[in-house]
Amino acid sequence: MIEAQAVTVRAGRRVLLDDVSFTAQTGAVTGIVGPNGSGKTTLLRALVRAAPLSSGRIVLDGDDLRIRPRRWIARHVAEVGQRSEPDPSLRVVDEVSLGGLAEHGVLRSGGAAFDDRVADALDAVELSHRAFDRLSTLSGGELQRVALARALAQGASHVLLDEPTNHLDIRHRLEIVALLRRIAPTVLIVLHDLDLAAEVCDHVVVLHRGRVAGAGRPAELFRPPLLDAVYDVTTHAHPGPDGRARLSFSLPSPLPLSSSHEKESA
Ligand SMILES: Nc1ncnc2c1ncn2[C@@H]1O[C@H](COP(=O)(O)OP(=O)(O)OP(=O)(O)O)[C@@H](O)[C@H]1O
Repeated sequence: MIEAQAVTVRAGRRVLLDDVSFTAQTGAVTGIVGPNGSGKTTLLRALVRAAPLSSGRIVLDGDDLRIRPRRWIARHVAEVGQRSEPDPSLRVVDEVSLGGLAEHGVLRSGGAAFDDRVADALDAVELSHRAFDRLSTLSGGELQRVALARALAQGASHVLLDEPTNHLDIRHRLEIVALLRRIAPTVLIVLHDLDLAAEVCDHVVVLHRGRVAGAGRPAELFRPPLLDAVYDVTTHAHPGPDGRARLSFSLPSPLPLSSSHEKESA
C-alpha cells in the first residue's frame, strides 16, 4: 500500500504538488490521470524520493520513506517510466537482470532462482527470442516491454508505471494490461487514455495543477463536470457494449481561428 499524506513538492518558488493525499491499496491498480503538466511524473518521482518533499510524507506498507535508505526503496519499488534510459549497448537479458541489483548487489549473481525469474519475465513480455540482442536494435515498443520485464524480474511489492502502453501496438497493449494485475501487489499507473484507465484501474486519482481534483472509482469519477473543468473540454459519455461508458471529447467552443475563417469564406 502506498499512502501520500499532504505531499507538497516545490521547485524554487514554484509549487509542483500542493497538499496531495491519496492511498493506493494493496491488491488494486491505482491510476493517476490529469492534463499535461498537472504533476503526475513529479508525483512518481516523489514516491521514490527522486523529488524531495517540502512537506507531507509518503508511507509504504507502514514505513515512512524518509527513514528508509534508497537501497530499501529500490528493493520495494520498481519503476517503469518515461525517465528510464537504458544503456543501448546492453543485451536484453542483462538489462532485465538489472532488476535484481537492489536485491543481490552488483558483484553477486542472483543464482538459478533469479535466472528463472529473468527468463519468466522475458517470456511474459514475449521477448525470449530477443534475449541476447542489444537494446540498440529494439523498437520503442520492444524497449517498453523490456522495462516491464525488468520490473517483473525485480519482484518489487510496488510498481510505478508512467504511460507504459505508449508505444505498444493493440495486441501488446492488451497483453501489458493483462499483466498489470500480477506484476506486483500494489500498482500505480500514470495514464493519459481515460478509457484505458477506466478499463484497468480500480481507483483513480485526478491531478489538476498539482492538486487532487478528484479520487474514486473511474465510473463515478469520469463524468462531465469534473473532466470538463480539469481538461477544459466538453465530455460526452456513450454507453459501451459491456455497459461501461466510453468517453469522447470536443472543444468547449469553436476556436477563434475557425470563426474568423468562416467569416472570410462567407
Ligand atoms: N525541476 C523542475 N523545475 C521547475 N518546474 C518543473 C520541474 N519539474 C517539473 N516542473 C514543472 O512542473 C509541472 C508538472 O510536471 P510533471 O512532469 O510532473 O507533469 P505531468 O503531469 O507528468 O505532465 P505530462 O502529462 O506532460 O507528462 C510542469 O509544469 C513542469 O514544467
